[in-house]
This record gives sequence, structure tokens and C-alpha cells, in this order.
Amino acid sequence: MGQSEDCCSTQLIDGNGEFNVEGLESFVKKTKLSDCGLSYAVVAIMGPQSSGKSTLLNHLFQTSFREMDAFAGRSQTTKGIWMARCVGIEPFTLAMDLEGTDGRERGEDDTTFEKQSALFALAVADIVLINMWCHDIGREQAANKPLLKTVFQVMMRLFSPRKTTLLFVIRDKTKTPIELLEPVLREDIQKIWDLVRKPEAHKNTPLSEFFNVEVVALSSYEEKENVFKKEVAELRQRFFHSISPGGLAGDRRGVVPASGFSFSSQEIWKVIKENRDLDLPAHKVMVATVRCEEIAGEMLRHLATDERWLELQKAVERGLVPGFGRKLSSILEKYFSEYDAEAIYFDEGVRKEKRLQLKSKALDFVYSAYATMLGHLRSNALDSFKISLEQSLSQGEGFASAVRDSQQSCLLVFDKGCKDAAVKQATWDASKIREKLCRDIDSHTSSAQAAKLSELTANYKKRLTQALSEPVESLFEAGGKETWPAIRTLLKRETETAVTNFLDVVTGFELDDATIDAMVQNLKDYSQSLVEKKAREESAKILIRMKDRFSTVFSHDKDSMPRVWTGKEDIRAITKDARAEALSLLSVMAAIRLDERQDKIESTLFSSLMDGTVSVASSHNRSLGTSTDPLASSSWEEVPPKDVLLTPVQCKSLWRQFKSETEYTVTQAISAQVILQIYLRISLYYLHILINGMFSFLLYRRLTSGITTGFHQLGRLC
Ligand SMILES: Nc1nc2c(ncn2[C@@H]2O[C@H](COP(=O)(O)OP(=O)(O)OP(=O)(O)O)[C@@H](O)[C@H]2O)c(=O)[nH]1
Repeated sequence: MGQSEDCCSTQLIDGNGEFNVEGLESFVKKTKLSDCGLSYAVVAIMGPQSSGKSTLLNHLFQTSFREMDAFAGRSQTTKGIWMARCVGIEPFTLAMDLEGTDGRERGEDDTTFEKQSALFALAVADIVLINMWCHDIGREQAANKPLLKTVFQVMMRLFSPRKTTLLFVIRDKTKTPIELLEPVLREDIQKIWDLVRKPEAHKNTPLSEFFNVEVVALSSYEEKENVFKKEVAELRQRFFHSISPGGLAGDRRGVVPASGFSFSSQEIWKVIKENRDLDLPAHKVMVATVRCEEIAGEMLRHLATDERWLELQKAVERGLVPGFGRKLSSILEKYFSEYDAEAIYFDEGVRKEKRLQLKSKALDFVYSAYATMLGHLRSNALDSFKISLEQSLSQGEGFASAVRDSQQSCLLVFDKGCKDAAVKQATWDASKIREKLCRDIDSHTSSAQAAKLSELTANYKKRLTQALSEPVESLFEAGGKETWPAIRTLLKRETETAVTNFLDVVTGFELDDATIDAMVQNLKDYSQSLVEKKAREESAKILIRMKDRFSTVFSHDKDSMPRVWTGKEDIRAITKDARAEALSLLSVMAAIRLDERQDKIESTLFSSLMDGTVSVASSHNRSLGTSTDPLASSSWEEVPPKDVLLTPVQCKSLWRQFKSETEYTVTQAISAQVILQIYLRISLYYLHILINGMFSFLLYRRLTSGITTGFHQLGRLC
């Protein structure tokens, strides 16, 4: 067989039953069969060997199937199954030339190539030409009878008949008109149909249910070539638009889309070779499944290398991509539409199912880019919330309302961004990311609120420190009866001022009452503890303070003028006053008196210490082994332990130390007085001598007599 450029013929199955996959693929590619969808027809020819099948096909379809050389004698020319595109026929029509079927050269069982190829033709072709000699019509031993028997038998092995058109081509027609021949032929066909063993389900099924039977008669090509050609040309017309309603194959069923033809025919041949029955509906679904998967796989591969997608993926890694959803939707749409276009003719159920799978895989594939995009939206929204909150707060807006406004505006931007990022083919839900954003906002709000409140509290504590610290210190230094009442007044006033101002500011936080109460209490506690701390500091320095107080009082007169020890001063009384002042200081610093509770610290201290009975009482009691000393205790009556600064025992010990350390001052004063006295006496003595001398000299000069008497008188005078 030769090859023409137009018909692209190829051997589909060789004489040994091997399927030529490569040849078919190349045929499909060259002829662009895959692009035809359902718009293609398959015509096969069967008939006895050397009955002019190839000759007929070549004339009918301008193909170039190998014909027997007329001078070489009749022997088998066509081996296996050949295939070619019919030239000039619309729609795309594929012609298949089958090996002759008279069983002379092959066996007779089901596995014979004759039966296998007949079954293949019935499964694949829409129109089967049955080539037969005119003289065989009505003959009992006609060569076409075994062929028809074969066709009808294998028909039963197709689960679902395809309503194939059997076009009986009567060759070498005689003068007997076709109108007379056709009924005889149809009778022959019917007889064969009736005799064929049928499965129970088809026992009474008429032949017409399975086949359209058409008959045409042609003159002999050998004897009346021109007439033959004319008749063939007329017959050729019937193959134009053969698949349209009313055409030769107008009511065909179970067509496999052209892009699945190669795979489908390979699978059909495999099943036939394995001598299995052909379940055409199941086969159709199987072909659809494989092909739709292939198409979907191809779409996914194309998507993965799509330039627009790669660009978008890179861009979203870098940051926000405006119009992300629109861009990604358009890329996806391209491949979904391509899938739809390619898979359109395959079984609808399969096609839809595979489309869903394609969609799900494609969406899974691009999801990470979407998630990245949402990540950007979330972090940008959080940043803008933080900035907006700071700005609002710096403009003096209340904390709670600033949070509300900032949150509202940032969520608005986030929602808009999500809308922009939404991919129309997906039902991806951004609510989880939104929830995360809200959690982040809440967490930032909490920490910002805590920071602001702690800053605020610290600020008010600082103010309280400034307002209380030094005044309290100076009140303690002054230490007297009015010290604690003055401190209480100061503490109350400053705390109330701070709390009032604090409440004004904290309102903006819209906190619950319990929280506000706790914060106010915290401020109050702080101011109280501040005073207590000062008191403890002062009590730790009490000895120095007492000594200072003593020395101030001791060495200054009532006009605060430095005292000069002339000898006239009553050091005992002065010492007592100075000690009383120091003891009064000790009494002030012995306990914290922030409540107005009365105590007996001062009276106890004065009665025990100022009378000078401490050491006496102690030694006395030691000797007695009992204690009646009110200061021999570690607590003050009516003073809670937390408020005790100096216990009675500590006071007693401090007093003893104070006394011993101030004793020297007193001694010094006494000494000063004594020395001054001596000095005065000595001075007087010398003055006396001087005066005596002066008088002696005058008397010596003026009184020359009575010297002895004068001496005695002077002695008495002195
Ligand atoms: N009598 C007669 N002979 C024909 C006709 N058409 C073709 N032939 C001859 O029959 C012989 C076989 O022709 P092919 O077309 O090769 O026959 P075939 O059926 O394809 O042969 P196989 O493929 O071997 O089965 C050739 O010598 C043809 O010239 C016809 O219409 N009438």
C-alpha cells in the first residue's frame, strides 16, 4: 500500500494482532484528529478476501489502501487492519480496511483474527461496509454468510449496541434491478440473524434495534470501470455529513470523543485480544476517566509553569499584591476553561468529577500564595492598628475609644483586602485569619493598656512622692506633739488630690469599677507606705536626731542664741529640758500613727525615763527576778505590731545610749562653768594684790608713820 500526503494511512493492527500505538499517535497528530471532538466518523469495510474492498475505499475516499495487482492473481493483500483519513469528506472521516474474512487462511474459533477484527470494527466504526458479490445473494453457500454470522455473533458480545449502520455493497451487480435483489438480501440477512444464538435478554430483539441496514449495488470495476466510478461518486455523497440527523450514521450511539480515540481503540483491542466481552458503556466511562485525568494533569502542569502565575507567586512573597484575587482567578480560569473545552465530549459525570478534582488540586496548589497574601493583610492591618492607636492617644483621645476607632478602621481595610484577594473559584474562608488578627489586636491592646496604666500609676506615684516625701521628712525632723496629726492631714489631702486627678484620666480606659477601685486603693496604699517608709527611715536615725535635738536645746537659750556658760545657768534644768525634747522626739518616732488612735507611748516614756528610774528599776528588778518595768516589752499597748517603729525595749536602750553619749556635753558645760569661776577668782585675787600694792605705795609715801597699824588695817580690808 502506498501513502498519500492527504490520507495519512497507517497500519493500525498488524497481521499478528499487534496494535501500532506509535503509528496511531502519529496519525492523530498529523491529521489533528484530537481537535475534532465528536465531529468525526469511522467507516470500516469487511468482506471476503480479494473482493475489491481496498479498490472501493480508494475510489470512495481517495485513500491509497493497497490493492491487489490485477495481473498477479487473487491472494490476500490486506493483512491486519489499516486506517486512513478520507480525503475531502466532511466531517473528518476515518476509513478502516480490514483483512479479508473468508476464513481460508485463519482458524474458525472466537480467537480468530476475523472475529476479533469484526468485533473491533463494530465497537469502533459508525458505518460498516459489508462487501459482497452480487451472485452470492440468495445462495446457500454464499461467501458472505459466515461473515454476517460472525458480525451478528460478536454483536452479542457488545453490552450495548451502537446502532451501527451496515451498508451492504453489492459488487458486480447484474442486470437484475436492485429493487428485486434487496428483498432477497434482507431475507438472507434476517435468516442469519434469526439463526444466531442470542443471549436471553436479546432473544426477541429485532435486528433493527442493533443495526441500520442499507443496501447499495455497484457495477463491476473491472468490466464497467466508468460506470463503477460514477456509482462510487454517487455513493461518496452519502458520506458527507454522515453523522448529521438523517445521515448514514445519524443515529449512532456511544461515540468516543476524538481526543480519546487512540486510547479507546487501544483498550478495545486489548479487551478483544483477551477474549473478553466489551462493555461499551463502561468502556466509555473508563476512556473518559483516563482522558479527563490526562487533560486535568496537563492543565496542572501548565498552571505550575504559567508565567503569570510564577510572577504573581514571586510578587506575593515580596508583599501585598493589589488585585491578587482577580489575577489568580483569571489564571485559574484559563486552565479550567481549557479543561472544559478539551473534555467537553467525554462522559458528563466523569468530566464533572474530574473537573472538581482539577479545581481542588489547582486550588491546593495556589493556596499558599493566597495564605501569604492574607498574612500580609493581617500584619499590615495590625501595624496600622498600632500606629492609629498611638496617634489617637497622642491627640488626647480616651484609650478605649481610640482602640475602638483604630480597630474598626483596620478591620475595614483588612476586610477590603480579603475581598480583593478572594479567588472566585474558591470558597476560601478568611475568617480564621481575621480571628487571629482580632486576637493580635486584643493582645496588643491589653499590653498597651497595661503599659499606659502602669505609666499613669507611676506618674501619680511620682507626684505623690514629690508631694509627701520632703514635707513628711521635715515634719519628722520637727518631731513634736503635732507631728502625726500634721502628717495625717498632709497624707489625706495629697492622696485625695492624686486620686481625683487619676480618676479623671483613667475614665478614658472604660475599666470596670472593681479594677478602678483596685487601682485607687493601690495609690492610697502607696502614699501610706511612702509615709511609713519615711517613718522607718527616720526612726533608724533617731539616736542622731535625739542628740541633735538635745544639743540644740542644751546649747541655745530660749531666744535660740548660743549659750555662754557664765556659771549662772542652771545646767541641771537645762539638761532636763533638752532631754525632755529628745525624749519627745523618741516618742514621736516610736510608732506610726496614721489612724487617730490614742496611745500612751509618750507618757510611758516620760514616766519611765525622765524620772531617771530606768537603770534603778532594771537593776532592782534583776535582783528580784521579776519585771515591773513598762519598757521591758517588745510591744506597745494599743499599737498594732505593724505600726511599731521602736519597741519599748529599743526605746529604753536608745535612751541609755543617748544619755551616755550626751553626758559629755553636760560635763563639758559644768567644767566650763567651774573653770570660769576659778578664772574669775584668780583674777580677783590678782586684782586684789594689785590694788593692795597701789595702796601700800601711796601710804608709804603719804604716811610715814604708823606703818604697822596701817598694815593691819589693810589686811582686814582685804
Ligand atoms: N470483478 C471485480 N473485480 C474487482 C472489482 N474491484 C476490484 N477488483 C479486483 O479485485 C482484485 C482485488 O482487489 P482488492 O481491492 O485488492 O481486493 P481486497 O478485497 O482489498 O483484497 P484483500 O485485501 O486481499 O482482501 C483486484 O485485482 C481488483 O482489480 C470489482 O468491482 N469487480
